[in-house]
Amino acid sequence: MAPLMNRTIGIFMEKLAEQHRHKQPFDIYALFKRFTMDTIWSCGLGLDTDMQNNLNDPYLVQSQRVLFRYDNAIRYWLRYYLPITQRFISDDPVTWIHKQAEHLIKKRAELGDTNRMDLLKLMLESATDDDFIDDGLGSVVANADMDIEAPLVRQLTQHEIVANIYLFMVAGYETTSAALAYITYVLATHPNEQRKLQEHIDAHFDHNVDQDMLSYELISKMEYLDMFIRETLRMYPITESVINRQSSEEFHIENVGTIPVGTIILADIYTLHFNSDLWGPVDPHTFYPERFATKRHPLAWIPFGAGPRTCVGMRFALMEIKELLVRLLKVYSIVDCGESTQNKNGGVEHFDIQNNHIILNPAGPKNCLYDAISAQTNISSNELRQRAANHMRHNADYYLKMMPAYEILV
Ligand code: HEM
Repeated sequence: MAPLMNRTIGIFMEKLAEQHRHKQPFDIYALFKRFTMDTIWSCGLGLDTDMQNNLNDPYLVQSQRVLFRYDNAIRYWLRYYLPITQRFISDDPVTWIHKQAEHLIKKRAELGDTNRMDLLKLMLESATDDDFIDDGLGSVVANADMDIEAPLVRQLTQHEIVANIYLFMVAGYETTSAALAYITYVLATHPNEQRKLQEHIDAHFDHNVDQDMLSYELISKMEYLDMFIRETLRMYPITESVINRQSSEEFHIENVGTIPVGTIILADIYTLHFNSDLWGPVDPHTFYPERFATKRHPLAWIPFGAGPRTCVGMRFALMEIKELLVRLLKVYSIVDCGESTQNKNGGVEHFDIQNNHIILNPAGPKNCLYDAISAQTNISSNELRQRAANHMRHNADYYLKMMPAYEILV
C-alpha cells in the first residue's frame, strides 16, 4: 500500500506548494478532505483517482453527498412518495457507490492477479461465490456458545465486499481529515511543541536522501510523533458519539443501580479523556504528549473505540497521518493566522521557524465539528458548543461510576 499512499501524499505536497506560492493564509482542512478521500479510494479500493486536482471527480462528488444526510433524506422522500419525480432526481449517492463497487469487483476479477496490494485485493482473496453464508454470526441475539471473533476461515460474499467498500469510504474519510485538521490546529497554537516535533522528524530523516515515504519500521520507531497524535486525539476525539454498546444481560453498578437488558450505553469520551485521575499529574487540559510515556488504564484512551468492534482502520489512519505529517513538517511550519493575518506588515517573518515556512489557516475545533453540524441543522455552532459543555458536566460523575461496567461490556 505504501507506493499508493506515496502517490496521494505527493499530490498533496504539490497542492501545498501551490498554496505556498500565493503567500496567503488558506484553509488546509479542504485539502485534507480531498487527500483522505483520494487515499481511501486509491489505497483501499484500487482506483487511481485524482480528487485533489479534480474537484469534479464523480467519486469525490458522490462520496461527499453520502455524508450530507439531509440531502439524501429529502431525495429519498421525494422518490418514494412522488414517484413522478424519479426521472428528475439523480440516483442517490449510496446506490451510485454500490454500483461502482460492484463494477470494481467485476473489473478486478477480469484482470486476475495483479501486483496491486490494496484492501479490495485482500477482500477478494477471501471471497466466496456463495450469496449467503449461514454461520450464525449475523444474529443479533447473544449466544453463549458463539465465539466473539469470527473464525479465520470465514469468507466474504460479494454483497459483503460491496457493503465493506461503502463502509470504508464513509468511515475512513471524514475521520482522518478531521484528525489531521485538529493536529494542524494544535501545531499552529503550540509553536514550541511543533518545533520539538520537527526536530524529532529531522533526527529520523536524512533530508538529502529521504524524499519519499518512511518505511513502516522506521515510522513505528518515532515515539514522539506517535505521542503527539495520541495527545491530539485525546483532547479532540473525532467520533465522540459513535462508541456505544447494548447490554446483552442485566447488570448492577454500585451507587448507580440495575441496568436492564437492551440498554444502549454511550461511552462519554470527553469525561474519560479529561479525567485527571486517569491522565494526571499534568492537567489534562494542557497539551502534553509526554503523558503517553506513562502507562495508563487500557480504556483511558478510546478515540478508536475498544474491544472486538474497535476501529478496523486505526492502523491505516495512524500510518496515513504520520506519513503525511512527516512530509509536511519536513518542509513547512504551521502558523496561526488568527491575529497575524490582521497584521498588514505580515506575520510571516515573525514565525521564522524553518527556512521554508507558510501560513496555514488551521481548521481547529471551530471549523471541523460544530460548524459542520450547524450547517446541517438549524442550531448555531455556539449553541452546539454550549450543549456539548453541559453534556460533559452533566455526565462527569455518572460516567466515572460506569467505567468498570464499560470495561466488562466491550
Ligand atoms: C482518525 C481516524 C479514525 C477515527 C478517529 C476512527 C474512529 C472509529 C470509532 C470510534 C469506531 C467505533 C469503534 C467502537 O465502537 O468501539 C470506528 C469504527 C470503524 N472504523 Fe474507524 N476511525 C478512523 C479511521 C478509519 C479508517 C481510515 C477506516 C477505514 C479504512 C475506518 C473504518 C472503520 C470501520 C469499518 C469501523 C466499524 C468497525 C466494526 O463495527 O466492526 N476508520 N472508527
